[in-house]
Amino acid sequence: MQIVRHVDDYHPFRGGVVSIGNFDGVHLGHREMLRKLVSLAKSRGVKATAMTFDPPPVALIAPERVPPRLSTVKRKAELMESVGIDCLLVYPTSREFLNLSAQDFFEQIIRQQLQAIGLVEGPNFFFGKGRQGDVNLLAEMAASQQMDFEVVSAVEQDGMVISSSLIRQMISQGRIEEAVHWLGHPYRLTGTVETGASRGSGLGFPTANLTDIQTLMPRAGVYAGVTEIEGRHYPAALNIGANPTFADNNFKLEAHLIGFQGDLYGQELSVDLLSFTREIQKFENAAQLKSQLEKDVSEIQAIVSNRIVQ
Ligand SMILES: Cc1cc2nc3c(=O)[nH]c(=O)nc-3n(C[C@H](O)[C@H](O)[C@H](O)COP(=O)(O)O)c2cc1C
Ligand SMILES: Nc1ncnc2c1ncn2[C@@H]1O[C@H](COP(=O)(O)OP(=O)(O)O)[C@@H](O)[C@H]1O
Repeated sequence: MQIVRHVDDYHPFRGGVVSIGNFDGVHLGHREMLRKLVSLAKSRGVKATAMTFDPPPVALIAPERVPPRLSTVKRKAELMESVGIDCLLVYPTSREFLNLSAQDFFEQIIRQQLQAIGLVEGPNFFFGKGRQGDVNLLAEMAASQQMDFEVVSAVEQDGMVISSSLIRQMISQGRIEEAVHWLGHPYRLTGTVETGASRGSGLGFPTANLTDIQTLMPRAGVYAGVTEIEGRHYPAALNIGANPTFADNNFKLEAHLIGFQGDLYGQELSVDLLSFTREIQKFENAAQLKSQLEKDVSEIQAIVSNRIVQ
């Protein structure tokens, strides 16, 4: 799998099959479409490309409406690689690009730049200025060039169409188990470990504080998660939000890694969220918080080991 950020570097993948979209979260619906793309590529003996945009078009059209992302480009690429995609083309969005008519988008981008021989899209794919082109128009354009074209029907779960925006809502509300069910994989948060107030070790529960997280944060609460360090998995007891017991109102993500010992300062760390376990509370004193943390840790350990057994 290769991440390509400039069309000039795309030539090894030209003449392949392509699917275009934001693919935020690479959820079960996206993955179904990408699997179809991979099987079309295999049957034609060509490469499979997922084309996405950075920044997302909405960032230029209506910046106030840009939702926080579910996935970084790196995470998208990892998830796409697992279904067999060869190239993630991250197209640099510009005003000029967004002003292309549907006809020019097809001619200039799909035919000339990508030289695609086949396309796979979902039913609500739109292209060209003002979303003027839809899958019916694309089907006609593709047929006129003898290109393969498949529209994959929207994937449903629990009677609803799986969508990135619904998954964002679930995460914002702390409904992590539902989000994980819809994503088809854990919800991952990645950041850099920074120095905190140095209270954690004193309590007997050191916590790695993550800064510079680029994706959507869930609502405040205590969560169960899991993290991987040098090939070993550790259950993670997470506090996402403030520390009211210490009158510290900063919203932050802290992870106590159960069974880990070592220095993580300055390192990049990812945590996979599994479930919400309780609300953050203001305790009378540090001793009461500490006894609650002991309960949290055994509960979270059990949640994580159940997941691993499944
Ligand atoms: C699993 C877990 C649950 C926590 N729950 C609470 C809580 O309910 N109330 C609270 O004030 N702090 C809570 N904390 C946060 C601690 O106050 C915090 O980890 C401690 O102050 C250390 O902060 P530091 O990393 O900045 O040194 C929790 C921390 C963890 C790891
Ligand atoms: N099991 C562990 N879980 C999380 N961090 C740990 C653990 N063991 C050691 N550490 C280290 O301890 C640091 C957290 O200690 P803590 O006293 O909470 O300080 P800080 O306030 O700087 O976060 C982490 O950033 C990490 O480098």
